[in-house]
Amino acid sequence: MRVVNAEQMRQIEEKAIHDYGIPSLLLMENAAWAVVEEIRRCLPKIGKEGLSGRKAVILVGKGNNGGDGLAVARHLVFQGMDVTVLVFAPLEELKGDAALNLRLFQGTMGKLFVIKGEKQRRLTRLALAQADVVVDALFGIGMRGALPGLVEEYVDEVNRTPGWVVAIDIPSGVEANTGKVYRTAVCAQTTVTFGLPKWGLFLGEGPEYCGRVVVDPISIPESYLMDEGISTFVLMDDDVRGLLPVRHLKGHKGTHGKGILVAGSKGMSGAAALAGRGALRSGIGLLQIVTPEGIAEGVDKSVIEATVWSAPGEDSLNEEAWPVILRQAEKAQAVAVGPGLSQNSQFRAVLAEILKNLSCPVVLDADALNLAGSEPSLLSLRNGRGPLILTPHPGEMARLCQCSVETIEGNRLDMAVAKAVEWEAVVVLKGAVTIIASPDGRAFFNPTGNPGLGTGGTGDVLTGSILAWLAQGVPPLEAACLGVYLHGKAADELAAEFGWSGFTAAEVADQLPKVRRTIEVRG
Ligand SMILES: NC(=O)C1=CN([C@@H]2O[C@H](COP(=O)(O)OP(=O)(O)OC[C@H]3O[C@@H](n4cnc5c(N)ncnc54)[C@H](O)[C@@H]3O)[C@@H](O)[C@H]2O)[C@@H](O)CC1
Ligand SMILES: [K+]
Repeated sequence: MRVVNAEQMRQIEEKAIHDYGIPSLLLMENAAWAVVEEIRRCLPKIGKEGLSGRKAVILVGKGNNGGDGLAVARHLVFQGMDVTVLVFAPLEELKGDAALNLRLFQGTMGKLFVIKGEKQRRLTRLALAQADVVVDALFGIGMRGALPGLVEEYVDEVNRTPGWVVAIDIPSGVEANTGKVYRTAVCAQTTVTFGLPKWGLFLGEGPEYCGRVVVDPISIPESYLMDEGISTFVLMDDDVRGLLPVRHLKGHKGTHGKGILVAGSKGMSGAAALAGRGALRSGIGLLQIVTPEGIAEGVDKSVIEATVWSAPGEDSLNEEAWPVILRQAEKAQAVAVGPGLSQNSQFRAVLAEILKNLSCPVVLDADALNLAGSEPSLLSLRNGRGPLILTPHPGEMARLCQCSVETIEGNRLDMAVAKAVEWEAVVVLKGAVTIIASPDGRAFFNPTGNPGLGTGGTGDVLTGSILAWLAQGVPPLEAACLGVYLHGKAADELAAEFGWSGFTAAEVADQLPKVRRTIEVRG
């Protein structure tokens, strides 16, 4: 599914209204109805069936987001709810569809307060404390900067209420284009967003505030939502299913792809083992691990399904490892370099040879990225030689870009896309929402995964998994998307059982076939 910034959403909305002729009021009504449906679905989660007799507080701003909220409020009154609307602007400032929805609400039995200061705040505090549902219709995609002071104080109270918080379009206080939160924002359990999801739901602090995201097309024509000019996407089961390689009845290990993993050093043989496990659990036909002679026996024993080639270097690979890698890589469909290699500068020459000479897709991770980070011009050796996939976390990306981690984190989407184009590489910028950027300028947000992945070895598993998809013939961008999505989904499967901590990288690898199967079967 495509993901848009505020300007792109406005253009689509304009087209729907002016080119297609859908009245804006109809869009607002559909938006409101989508929110009401979501509230109906949410209530059982707090042990309440049905809307009748329940209490709702709707926080309303002066823009169209507030108009949506007023239409929701009207519907909730009609459904028998006890509704209190709090408007954070003089009523005369509401215009157009929002003003019409204000009038319609004023014709119902619902209560309405205009919040001007402390007096109204005291009067309405009880309603907020007793609300089963709080609807945030303060600001939508029109908000820039920090919330006004009075709203801020209220938002802090909303974030303490026991009620279920539903944000309309985007939680108020989260900037639609950046996900930036200046001081505070509404922390929603659910966000119902209209047309297409907004960048801010995946960037900055947005993911921490939006809860579950529900997307409703509100009757905007499908063809407008599929606009070819939009180059940002969020991965979903349906997209990923189509990327899975088909297995033929007569397939064998030779047809399921051969991949070379260059990994491991003394004290970090586990990285080679975990990347190997990630590759095997992703269905690779033949895995060959090239690792230093000092640890080769140990790696051999821990990944019994792989062939292990011991290459020169006692504790870590040195420049003489290149002929061993070249010999194996000539018959392989993909090569991954980096997990646990250590930052031995002697390996720099090998990395340069790999980048210059191998025409199959090459994945660089961990210590290979650190080496490249100390000499970013290394990456240009790859230009035109063959596909390149980089899997940096923000620290590695900062070293590669010679800037601070804060610069990377504050500009994740822009940096990932710019560097993918510059390096002619698929860039997998890891994080709570990993971004996969393509050299053609497209970018994909990954919605799967959870903080449980923040444990040693999970990155190695991901590298192994991407290697396996490449070896099975999946093109570079798609292999990266498939690897990242399934890796996160495997962690989500484990989180359903264990919560957000305590599962291991090896367990993530072991869940991979199951999540792949779930996606296949649902198709
Ligand atoms: N995308 C669509 O197709 C549709 C969008 N609709 C709704 O319309 C919303 C956008 O409406 P608007 O453009 O009116 O924008 P908002 O409702 O987000 O409000 C913008 C208003 O807030 C002010 N403002 C911005 N930042 C501020 C700040 N930091 N402090 C104080 N005031 C600030 C602006 O000057 C403007 O008056 C969407 O988010 C959505 O909820 C729906 O009505 C249905 C259709
Ligand atoms: K909102």
